[in-house]
Order: sequence, then structure tokens, then C-alpha cells
Amino acid sequence: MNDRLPHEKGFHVSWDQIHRDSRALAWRLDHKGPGEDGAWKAIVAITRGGMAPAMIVARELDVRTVDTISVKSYAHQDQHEAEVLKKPDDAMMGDGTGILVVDDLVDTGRTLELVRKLYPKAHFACIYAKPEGAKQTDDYVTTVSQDTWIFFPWDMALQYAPPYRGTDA
Ligand SMILES: O=P(O)(O)OC[C@H]1O[C@H](OP(=O)(O)OP(=O)(O)O)[C@H](O)[C@@H]1O
Ligand code: HPA
Ligand SMILES: [Mg+2]
Repeated sequence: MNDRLPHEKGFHVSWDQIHRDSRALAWRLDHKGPGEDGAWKAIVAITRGGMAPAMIVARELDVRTVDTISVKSYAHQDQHEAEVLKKPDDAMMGDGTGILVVDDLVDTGRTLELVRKLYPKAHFACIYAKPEGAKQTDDYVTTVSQDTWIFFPWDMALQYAPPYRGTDA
């Protein structure tokens, strides 16, 4: 446990919302790549959270080369030292020129800091950003306060919510 808990504020994101926000990010990134007509060479998703947004961005921007970098930095809501578990092919990545790296969010910025060290010329984009890590990302859609925990749809399930005025309280 650490001083990040408890997160009193929760920002709950639905599948519909992540789809819309990922499309909004794609709109911002369109024509910003270095290729012909501003195309991107490839998209790299930071697993696992970056994979759903990366798929949507890749679809919108017609990018067919999509790879992953695996970075583990959290176990539940506790942060540990960020660690790279798997990287894309070095020949494809180079120094990151023309590569769009996508993640679901930037919080402290440690995950992106690590990936930036590997690919300093890549373009980094997140759907959501918290103030502490926002400088690590080149583009994002929405900010939330540092003490907000973002709940993604893949981490949630529909369940019964008791009424405010309970009958058996
Ligand atoms: O800016 P930071 O403080 O480094 O935090 C942001 C990272 O933390 C989460 O990933 P996590 O390591 O929990 O793995 P996951 O994507 O597999 O859930 C999130 O998806 C970001 O990648
Ligand atoms: O607010 C968050 N939500 C989900 N995963 C996260 N990983 C770091 N911060 C967060
Ligand atoms: Mg992640």
C-alpha cells in the first residue's frame, strides 16, 4: 500500500466512452506522422491498457502495423518499479521515428518515461492524463485530477447497486 490510496474520486469509463475518446485521439493524431500525407509508420500499444485504444486509433488512421511493448508497473493500485517485459523488433523501432506509442492513461509518468528512454523520437499519446505525468505525453484527450482513479470497462462488471434508501437498512 502507499499514499496513493484511498482514491476517493472515481472516474468510471464505459466502452462507449473509451471508443469515443479513442476516436477523438485518432482525430488529433491524423496527418501528424512523418510519412506521406502525415501517415504513421506503426502503432505500438503499451500493454495491456493501451491495446484497446491502439486498435481503435489504428483502425481510424489505417495503420496496419501494430505491435506491443509490455510494461508492468502496477499490481492493483500499488505502483512498483516499472519493468519492460517485452519489446517490439529493434529494426522496426529504431529511435522511434514515425512510431506512435499509445497508452490508456498516464498517471505518474513513469511508464512513459521508461518507454521514451528506449524510443526518444517516438510520438506518445494517451487517452487520459493526470497532471503529474501529463508532460510525458505528446497528446491526450482528457485530464483528471491526480487523486482520481480511472476505472476502465475491462476492469468492471455490471452488478446490482442498492437504492439510496435501502429497504432492509
Ligand atoms: O504513469 P504511470 O504512473 O506509470 O501509470 C500509467 C500506467 O499504469 C497502467 O498500466 P499497468 O502497469 O497497471 O498495467 P496494465 O496496462 O496491464 O493494466 C496504465 O495502463 C498505464 O500504462
Ligand atoms: O487511475 C488509474 N486507473 C487504472 N489504472 C491505472 N494505473 C495507474 N493509474 C491508473
Ligand atoms: Mg498500462
